Amino acid sequence: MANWRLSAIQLTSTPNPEYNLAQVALYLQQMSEQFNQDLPHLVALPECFAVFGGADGLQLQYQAALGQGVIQQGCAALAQQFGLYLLAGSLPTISADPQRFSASSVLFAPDGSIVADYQKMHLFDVAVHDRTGSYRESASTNPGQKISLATAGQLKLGMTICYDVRFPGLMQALASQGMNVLSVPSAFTRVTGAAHWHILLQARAIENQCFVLAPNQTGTHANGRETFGHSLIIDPWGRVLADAGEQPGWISATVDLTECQRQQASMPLAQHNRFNSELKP
Ligand SMILES: O=C(O)CNC(=O)[C@H](CS)NC(=O)CCC(=O)C(=O)O
Repeated sequence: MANWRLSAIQLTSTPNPEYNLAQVALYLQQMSEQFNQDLPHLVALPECFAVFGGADGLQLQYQAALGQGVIQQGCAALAQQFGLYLLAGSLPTISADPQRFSASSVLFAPDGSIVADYQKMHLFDVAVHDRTGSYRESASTNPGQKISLATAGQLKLGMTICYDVRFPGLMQALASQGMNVLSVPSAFTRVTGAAHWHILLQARAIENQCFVLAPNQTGTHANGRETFGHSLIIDPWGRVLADAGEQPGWISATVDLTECQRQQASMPLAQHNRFNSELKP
């Protein structure tokens, strides 16, 4: 089946996983009432959807091995209950460093099993002109070391997280393995989002000739942090199929994944590219 429904849930996540998971369940219920289940459905959640805006160290308290813990068990149960693929944008998993967790994006299948996982590679150690001012993600997060392309039927999902979107070499590596949907679950700041969010995501869709599914956090969180919203679904021509605006909620689009091959056939960027890692003759 080349037709899929892609959806993104936009949240103002709190430090309380039970509350956040209940919001996700509410939106999944709304979707299930709106759509008949004739298409395979991928629903993506933002970065840090289950625990966000709390005290330093809170995420570390919720870290669990892959497939374990209340957050992942909650996601598996929701995927099963609603019969869909659920991309848990990021959640804390145990890393080799006991002081730091991995920011893992985990894809759950409709039977609740895990299809694939990815650990965020590029960490947001950045000064931003906002209330928070200085972000040091590497203090709490141990960076991942490998790329991850998830396969489910015709779907080939390139898994990335938030700040990764600024490093197009990662997406090019995923595209060379056949990616047709790029996921960028995010907690993009309000300031950097207003300046760069749409442009970066549309560029990644256009240059890799794939769909982009980018759920974002939105609003003001418990610690005063402000996120940008505007979760997006973009097609391989760079057209915005859906934009969630600023309120919490969800967006959906029905897509034909073979659209990627059509774009690639008419404009063969991958063959024309002379800069993979070094200049080709
Ligand atoms: O630290 C946490 O609690 C969860 N992680 C995040 O919110 C991450 C790192 S601070 N946010 C980003 O990567 C924003 C990137 C961004 O906004 C940009 O690239 O402009």
